[in-house]
Amino acid sequence: MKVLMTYFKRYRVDVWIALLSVIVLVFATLWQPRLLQVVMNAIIANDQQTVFREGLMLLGLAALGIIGGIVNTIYSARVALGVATDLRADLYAKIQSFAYADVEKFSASNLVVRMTNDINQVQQIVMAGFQQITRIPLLFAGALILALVTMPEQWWVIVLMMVVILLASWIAVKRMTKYFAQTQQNIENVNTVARENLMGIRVVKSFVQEPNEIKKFSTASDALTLVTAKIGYWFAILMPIFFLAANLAVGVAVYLVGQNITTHPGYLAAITSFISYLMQILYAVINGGFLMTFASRAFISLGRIQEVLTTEPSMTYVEGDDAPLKGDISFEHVTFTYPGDDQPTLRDVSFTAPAGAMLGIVGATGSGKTTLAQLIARLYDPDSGVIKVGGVDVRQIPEKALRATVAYVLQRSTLFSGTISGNLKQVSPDAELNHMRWAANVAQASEFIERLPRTYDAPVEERSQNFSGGQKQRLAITRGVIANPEILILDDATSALDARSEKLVQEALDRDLKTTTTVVIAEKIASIIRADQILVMDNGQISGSGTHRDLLKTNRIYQEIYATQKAREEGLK
Ligand SMILES: Nc1ncnc2c1ncn2[C@@H]1O[C@H](COP(=O)(O)OP(=O)(O)OP(=O)(O)O)[C@@H](O)[C@H]1O
Repeated sequence: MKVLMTYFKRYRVDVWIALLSVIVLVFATLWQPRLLQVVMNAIIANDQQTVFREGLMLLGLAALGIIGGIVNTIYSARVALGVATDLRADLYAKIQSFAYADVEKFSASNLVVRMTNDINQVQQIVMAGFQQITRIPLLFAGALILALVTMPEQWWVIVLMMVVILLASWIAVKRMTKYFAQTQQNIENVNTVARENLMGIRVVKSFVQEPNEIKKFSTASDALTLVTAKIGYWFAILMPIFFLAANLAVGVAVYLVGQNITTHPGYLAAITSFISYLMQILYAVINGGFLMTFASRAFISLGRIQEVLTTEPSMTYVEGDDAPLKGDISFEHVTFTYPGDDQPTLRDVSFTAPAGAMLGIVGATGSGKTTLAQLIARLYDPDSGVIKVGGVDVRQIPEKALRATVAYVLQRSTLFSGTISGNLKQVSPDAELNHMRWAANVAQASEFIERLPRTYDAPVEERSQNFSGGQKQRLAITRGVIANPEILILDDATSALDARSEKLVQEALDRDLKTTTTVVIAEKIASIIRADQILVMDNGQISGSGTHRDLLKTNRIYQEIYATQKAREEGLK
């Protein structure tokens, strides 16, 4: 709740108007039965003048109520929308400040649910809160007092109705709070399954996994349906109980009044307004109950939002000069364990690569090649040891300087929806067409880009699905080289390119990015055969390093990889 207060302060005027308009609305609502009673008494006494005068006042009061209601709704909505927008923006900014490991810890789909569904819950409760939070107690207290003033001898009818209603509410709210928490979790599960399925739709289709996927989705969806239905059952039971209690109270009151109507004719008008007040008490209690259950659900959401807002990024950067550093890399006894793992993925890794060199990394799948590259880009920090870029410990390099120094191209890089030039300008905002052409030439992408109807302004659809695997990789390499980085990491980034294109990319890199250190991670030895230095990774350690010739003589693992690949190639001939 405290977290919301800081947001409410930004909408102080709207908050006050929303709260004050409720008072007008409640006054109009409470006074109407009273006036009605006067009008009815005047009708019984055949006093036309009073009927007309009080009838007009009744109309005026109704109009006042309507205006109060409209103003309240508008200003409550303004506060709710404003708070939700600000919360969403702060949440998004916080997530942007997270280290890669923090995003992995929460999981992307979990963060999406917090930014959408949880924020929605908070928006709705703020809206309902400003409409009801002052209205319910005022209406309840006002209606109770006026009911007692109208027919004091019927006090016990009100108490009886309240006891039944509160007892039923207490039992229901206790159950429903548990189900609300489960609902959030189940929504997240449905999102995760749907997201995984849709992101990997090609795999699903090619392995004919649709029936399995449908089953997985149905299980998650059924679980969500079940808890939602349970909440629905409780509401379904609760409402008739409330109305039954109210109608019984009305019935008893009418019966008792009926006994004495001949001796007290004024009771006829009084019972009408007494019933109205009973209904207003019921309305206040029902809405109060709704607000409470709704609030318990929204507070769970608020807690989840607050958890993100109060999480400090696990990695911070020093402030300082944004200028890029030189491209030499050194690892000194680096050991690294992924968060949550108990065994290190990299163990005592040491090597140096001078600026402008080509460093190749090979090794079996899972040997730690990508992990090593991620540490150069400081996506994670090591448990022990030091990683230096341009002779400086990466932990002492300001974020912008590090990003300007190191460009990281993945095998499956994400291109953002928009245009090709938009993607390139994200890295190099001032890039002119000529510069884009240069980068695309290096990446062997210019040929296909120039053939597109809108060339560099060609659209990139969501998940870049309008490009082939090879085209995506070329675009990702173009984006990697456009800012002329001092270190370019190609993590299996040419796997979808044919051998000739891959060779042309490497020649262009040699020619056009002479001072850039290129780190090439590859399955195929052919991709790194020309490297100045090759690291052979084995189970998180460097088993050997040197040129292709050196390693062929000295490193058993390298010899095996080479022999296997050569045999495969010869088998293909
Ligand atoms: N985010 C992560 N959290 C926990 N463990 C991870 C994570 N990423 C990778 N690993 C584990 O670390 C080990 C090394 O993975 P890494 O991706 O560095 O290997 P690799 O040599 O690049 O493999 P490949 O050639 O298949 O891409 C693997 O056992 C992998 O399961």
